[in-house]
Amino acid sequence: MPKFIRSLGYACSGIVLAVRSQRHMKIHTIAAVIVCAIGAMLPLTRLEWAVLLLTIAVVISLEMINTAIEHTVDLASPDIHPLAKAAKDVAAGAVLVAAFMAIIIGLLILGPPLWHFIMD
Ligand SMILES: Nc1ncnc2c1ncn2[C@@H]1O[C@H](COP(=O)(O)OP(=O)(O)OP(=O)(O)O)[C@@H](O)[C@H]1O
Repeated sequence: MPKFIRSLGYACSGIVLAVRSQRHMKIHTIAAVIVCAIGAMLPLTRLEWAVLLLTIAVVISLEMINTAIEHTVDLASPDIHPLAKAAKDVAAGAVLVAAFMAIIIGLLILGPPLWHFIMD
C-alpha cells in the first residue's frame, strides 16, 4: 500500500478516535452539522460558506490538537505538575477562543438571512 494512503488512514482513524472518545468533539461535530443544515436553507454567498467552513475547520482542528496535547501531557506527566496544568489549560483556552469567535461568526453570517427566512 502506498505510504500516502497509509498515512491518510492513520489520520482518518485519529479523527474517528477523537469524535468517539471526546465529548467536546461530539458537541462541535453536531454544531457543525446544524450550522451546515441551516446554511443550506439560506441564500448564502460562496464567501459566506467559505468563512463558515473555515471557522468549523479551525474549531474542530483545535479541539483535536487539544486532545493530542492532553494525551501527551498525561503520558509525559501522570503526576500533578504545574507545567502539565499550564499546558492543558492553555490548549483548552485556545479551543474556547475559537469556539467563542465561531458563535459570533455564525450569528453574523446566519443571523440576518435566518431572520428573513423565519419572518417571510
Ligand atoms: N498532570 C496534571 N498536573 C496538574 N494539573 C492537571 C494535570 N492533569 C490535569 N490537570 C488539571 O486538572 C483540570 C482538569 O483536567 P482534565 O484533564 O480532567 O481536563 P478536562 O477539562 O476535564 O478535560 P476532558 O474532559 O476533555 O478530559 C485542568 O485544570 C487541568 O489543567
